[in-house]
Amino acid sequence: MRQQIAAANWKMNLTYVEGQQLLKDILDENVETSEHQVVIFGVPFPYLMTANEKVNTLKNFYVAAQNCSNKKSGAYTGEVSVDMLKSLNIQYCIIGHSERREYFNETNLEISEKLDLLLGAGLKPIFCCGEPLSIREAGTQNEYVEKQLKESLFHLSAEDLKNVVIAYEPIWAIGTGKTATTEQAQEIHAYLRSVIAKQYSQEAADGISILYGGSVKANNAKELFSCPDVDGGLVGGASLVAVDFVEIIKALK
Ligand SMILES: O=C[C@H](O)COP(=O)(O)O
Repeated sequence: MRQQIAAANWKMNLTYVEGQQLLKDILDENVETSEHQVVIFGVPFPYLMTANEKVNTLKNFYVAAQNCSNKKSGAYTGEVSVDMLKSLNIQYCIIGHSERREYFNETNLEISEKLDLLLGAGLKPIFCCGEPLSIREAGTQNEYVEKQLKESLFHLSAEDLKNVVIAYEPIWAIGTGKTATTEQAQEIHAYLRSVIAKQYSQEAADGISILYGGSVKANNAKELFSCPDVDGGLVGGASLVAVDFVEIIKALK
């Protein structure tokens, strides 16, 4: 079975003390994970090291950065490089989140550069894609996300692709309380998998984890994750509440 993943994205929330407390509250629950289940905490840069110290002794628990630079190193004030993340022993990094695409004008090309740097350094990218409401209303969401995949992902070798996690996040469902229906989620996840099968192979498509993101909550996670092509979630708001995120972890297949 491919990996089933509950990934928290704290975004720009919580002070250091609050973040520590949240992590402690979640870890204190001692949630059991099976071999194919993974839990990831996407925390702000300043919290990476201590969060990693807390989880790196636990089986199947990891920490992710929420972004990285598309430059290797140098005079890029305020940026954080992949090598810096690697030096902290961080294993995952979220890239191409719609908030970064929208507010920081990240392009598919820049995202592909980040992808290459991450994979080159042995980190696993959580690659986000997803359409805005206007595209969903026009019914062209499949073509829209396929283009995002083509322009950022499809230069990778099949071997490198094995280390990528995809997160499909319809922008209209992020932070809005409006979740894609299970039918909508399953349909587009299956489509993404078919596009990967066509570009690579059925084996590659069957092996890649595709997470759903967009108002995943404790009360809808089980239903969403039960879709055959939904391999867990990338969770924003509900990952900031310990009891809710614990329920979401328990909802993994
Ligand atoms: O990265 C997480 C997504 O943007 C979803 O956020 P949300 O669960 O608050 O809708």
